[in-house]
Amino acid sequence: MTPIPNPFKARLREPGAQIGLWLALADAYAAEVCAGAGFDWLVVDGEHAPNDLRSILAQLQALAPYPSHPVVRTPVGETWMIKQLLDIGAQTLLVPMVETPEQATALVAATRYPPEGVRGVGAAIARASRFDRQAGYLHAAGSEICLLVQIETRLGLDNLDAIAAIDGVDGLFIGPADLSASMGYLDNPTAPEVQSAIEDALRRIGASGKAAGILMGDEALARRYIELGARFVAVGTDIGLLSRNAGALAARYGAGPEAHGSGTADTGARTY
Ligand SMILES: O=C(O)C(=O)C[C@H](O)[C@@H](O)CO
Repeated sequence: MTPIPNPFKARLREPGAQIGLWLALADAYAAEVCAGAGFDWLVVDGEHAPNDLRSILAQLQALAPYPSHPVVRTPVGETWMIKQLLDIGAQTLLVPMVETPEQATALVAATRYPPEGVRGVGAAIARASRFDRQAGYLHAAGSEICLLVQIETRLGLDNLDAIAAIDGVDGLFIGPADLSASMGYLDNPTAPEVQSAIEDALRRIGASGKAAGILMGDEALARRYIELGARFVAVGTDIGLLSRNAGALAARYGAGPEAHGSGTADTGARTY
């Protein structure tokens, strides 16, 4: 029985890339605007955006009528956070800073009810089960949960093959910003050494049979990763779109942060 199907998880097993957008504005109204744009998936970012459980819930509710699938990024990979996010109806989780197979195994356990895992049983009062109106939820929920783990440190890269081999890990996502920092190239994710590590990681993930994902706002690089077999690729962020477009409009009229002495445009290598 499939209580509430997860189309994103199903599509990860099919050929082709799913194209996503990062939501960091932490706002349901803005999330709904982005949902209307037609991306395959949208990340509700609980790690670096000013979200809490209620703001994430509001965004899940705003996105519900749209085909764009919500992927919720946890602040860290804690069992109790995962329980709360699953109960409010997140089906696809992205967990940052996963470095060992032991950590990945514990994350899988957090997403499954006993005896397979350790997820607490509260579905009777949860949105996930449509407030107990979804027959069979407890027995079938696990198979529709999609667990994506972020590989973004040297240690994570070293353990990539072992992490990919864990049952219940559906996808491995490369974080270029953190990976470049971990490799000694802070703010330089386009450094050749970092790019070569990313390409190698994408190939290894593909060979493992799991789905590879990444965030990359540089279009040429994003297309290169898709060519290499990346299956879920976020190609920008809501903040980046708003900030760049607002800046460009202001600049066309001679305005902008420099004119007011309130900052300068960042000219660093941008990957989002
Ligand atoms: O390391 C990365 O890259 C990511 O994990 C994504 C970033 O956190 C994203 O928010 C842009 O900085």
